[in-house]
Amino acid sequence: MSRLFRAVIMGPPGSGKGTISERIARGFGLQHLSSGDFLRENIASNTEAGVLAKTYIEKGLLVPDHVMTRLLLPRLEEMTCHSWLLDGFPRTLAQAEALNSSCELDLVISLNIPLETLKERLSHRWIHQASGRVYNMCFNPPRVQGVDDITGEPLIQQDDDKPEALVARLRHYKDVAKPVIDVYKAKGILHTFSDTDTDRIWPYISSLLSAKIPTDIADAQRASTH
Ligand SMILES: Nc1ncnc2c1ncn2[C@@H]1O[C@H](COP(=O)(O)OP(=O)(O)OP(=O)(O)O)[C@@H](O)[C@H]1O
Ligand SMILES: Nc1nc2c(ncn2[C@H]2C[C@H](O)[C@@H](COP(=O)(O)OP(=O)(O)O)O2)c(=O)[nH]1
Repeated sequence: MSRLFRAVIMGPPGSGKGTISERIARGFGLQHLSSGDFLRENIASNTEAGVLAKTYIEKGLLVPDHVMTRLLLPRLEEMTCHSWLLDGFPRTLAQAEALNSSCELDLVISLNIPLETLKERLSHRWIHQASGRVYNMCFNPPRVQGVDDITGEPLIQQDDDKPEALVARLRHYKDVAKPVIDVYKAKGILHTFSDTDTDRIWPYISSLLSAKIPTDIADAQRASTH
């Protein structure tokens, strides 16, 4: 069995994690696991962890580390035969330490995007809540405004995507993400990208992954996901 590839993508709300994760999953066959989507699935299926997580998310708080790791690490154990890309986890040092004790990461991508760009992007972000599909009226609009391309169900804008909520979320993100970034910088696996345009960042990320992911793994993953 060829060695598997383990990566994490980090960045503040609106930085393009979801957008870039989709492109990485499509182009390199890595399984994309978004902590936010995984929580929404647990909330939708009313699991014990989902019910508990909902009480925090509804207040705009992070889900406590022990709940998050207890939920996510078993999910990663189910993916031992896949190369994967984690999006939205780890967010805190405790989560990073829990992850590092259960597996060795190959690469961490950190997106460093200006506040004004984040504000602009999130003011145009529309989401199909049930699937987590993300649209942007300026970047990737739905075929019909306000309606999900696949289900035809209405799209919503998240309250905490509003500019007044973003500054607080950004400050909180920076506070909790900094020690995590420092850990991965010290491990020599952190790659930071700064730009206002995802399409300008993408070629650099794509060539980094092409260099880092051995071709036998990429080919095997693409074959297994088609
Ligand atoms: N690793 C995590 N640790 C704790 N809470 C989390 C984690 N990942 C997600 N959550 C909770 O789930 C919510 C939704 O997560 P999701 O990633 O979808 O959106 P977000 O982080 O709020 O914003 P964005 O996706 O724009 O970065 C978060 O606001 C947070 O409350
Ligand atoms: N205008 C513009 N919008 C972009 C760009 N990259 C991503 N977006 C959109 C897609 C989303 O609606 C929003 C945030 O992107 P996202 O992928 O949801 O970010 P994240 O919250 O997962 O980190 O901005 C980009 O380069 N330009």
